[in-house]
Amino acid sequence: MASSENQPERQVAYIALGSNMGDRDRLLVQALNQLNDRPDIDVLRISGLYETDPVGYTDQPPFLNMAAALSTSLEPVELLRAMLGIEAELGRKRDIRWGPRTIDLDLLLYDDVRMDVQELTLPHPRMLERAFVLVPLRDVITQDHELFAQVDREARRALQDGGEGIALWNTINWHNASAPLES
Ligand SMILES: Nc1ncnc2c1ncn2[C@@H]1O[C@H](COP(=O)(O)OP(=O)(O)OP(=O)(O)O)[C@@H](O)[C@H]1O
Ligand SMILES: Nc1nc2c(c(=O)[nH]1)N=C(CO)CN2
Repeated sequence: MASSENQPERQVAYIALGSNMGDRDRLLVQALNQLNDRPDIDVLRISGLYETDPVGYTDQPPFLNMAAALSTSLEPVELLRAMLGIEAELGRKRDIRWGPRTIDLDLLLYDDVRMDVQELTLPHPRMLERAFVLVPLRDVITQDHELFAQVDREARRALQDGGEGIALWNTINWHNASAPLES
């Protein structure tokens, strides 16, 4: 869709970043700079940096994790491909599932788009199970009430589907000393 000035409309997207190989904080900054250097992506806000124990495949070094809010004129799959291109440039190799990586970029949310194609599922299907995603994400969405409500709705939906999303989400909000959401 084009705006009145014929510029492509921009949407807000939220991404998670992780690194547990090499110069981790430098790699995260490089990934953010490479995103922001593109004319079709602006980095709007970034979370703090969190050092986290590995989840899933545990025999690997600790991660640095963070999250960022972007504005972009790219469609969701185009944005994912831009992210995968930056992973490749920064030396990401894919061997062990959930194994060590120089840089991992996951697309968590793209506006309120829900989609499930082979290349891309939105919202990210495992985001609500992962404190290493939700805690940094909370940093960048706390001021955004609409988005906060969107993640809350996703957590409730996950609970209905038998997941434990809302328990983790409530715990995180509790630990951050704000009122937990009603279940
Ligand atoms: N929301 C999404 N964000 C990022 N990749 C996605 C998403 N949905 C589907 N994918 C697909 O998943 C593929 C594998 O991604 P990746 O190697 O980063 O997985 P992983 O980080 O090892 O595990 P996880 O998907 O559990 O985070 C990507 O090539 C991409 O096509
Ligand atoms: N702590 C932590 N653990 C992980 C991470 C990550 O970014 N942080 N990424 C994984 C693959 O998506 C698997 N395990």
